[in-house]
Amino acid sequence: MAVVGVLALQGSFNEHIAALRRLGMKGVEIRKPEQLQSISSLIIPGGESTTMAKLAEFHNLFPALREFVQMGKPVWGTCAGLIFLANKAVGQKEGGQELVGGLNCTVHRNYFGSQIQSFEAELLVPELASQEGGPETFRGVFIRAPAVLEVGPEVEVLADYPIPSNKVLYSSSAVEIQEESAVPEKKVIVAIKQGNLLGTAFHPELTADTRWHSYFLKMVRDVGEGTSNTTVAVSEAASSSDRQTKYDLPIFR
Ligand SMILES: NC(=O)CC[C@H](N)C(=O)O
Repeated sequence: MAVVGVLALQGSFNEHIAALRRLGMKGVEIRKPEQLQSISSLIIPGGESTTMAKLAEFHNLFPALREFVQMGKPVWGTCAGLIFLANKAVGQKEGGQELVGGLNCTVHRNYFGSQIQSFEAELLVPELASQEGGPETFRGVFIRAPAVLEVGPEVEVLADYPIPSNKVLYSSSAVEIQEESAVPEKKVIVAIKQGNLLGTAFHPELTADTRWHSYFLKMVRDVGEGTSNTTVAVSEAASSSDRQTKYDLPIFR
């Protein structure tokens, strides 16, 4: 059975493994560089990117992660994982943090503010819905979330989020954003794809909707390496039946 690696240093790796299980796929916890050799795709979960980067550095994972990305293997970063995959991050803690890079974009690490400014929102996801079926919207769970400020021409924008002009985003740390938030209905990018790389600023593993996971599994199948097509096909069948039976609770505002 094909397996998907999930970086398991910190953060919501268990939730990703559970989401993969709902699709009939096995997620394996990755903590050491040599373990990357036995997998053909990787999810980098959300959590706290500075802490995760320190742990990755301690385990000497950065060179192996960069090689993994450069080899064209599918990698999906959610939230802190998106920050890991960005070529550039702003709003970092003093001294910055090491990044894996690969996604030609700039992310703001805490674009939406602090932990208490976490929120949920229905996002328009036309590309996801056209590939995976289901509703045109996806419930985005944003936990002290980053956002993508700029993308290169090769980056496909899969979802953005309109920021109402009256919404005060947050305090001190990001002066450039406060200036921009004066513009009515500014949109910020919250999901992107660039070749083998996928990045979401929110947490799909915390919802019952498995479409982002099955979208990623299709990317894995398209690359083909070490992945059995049959396994993924079976998983897709599992995912559509799942979709009919599992519902998220309504969004609390
Ligand atoms: N939920 C998350 O992964 C939050 C990421 C957080 N903003 C960071 O800097 O790591």
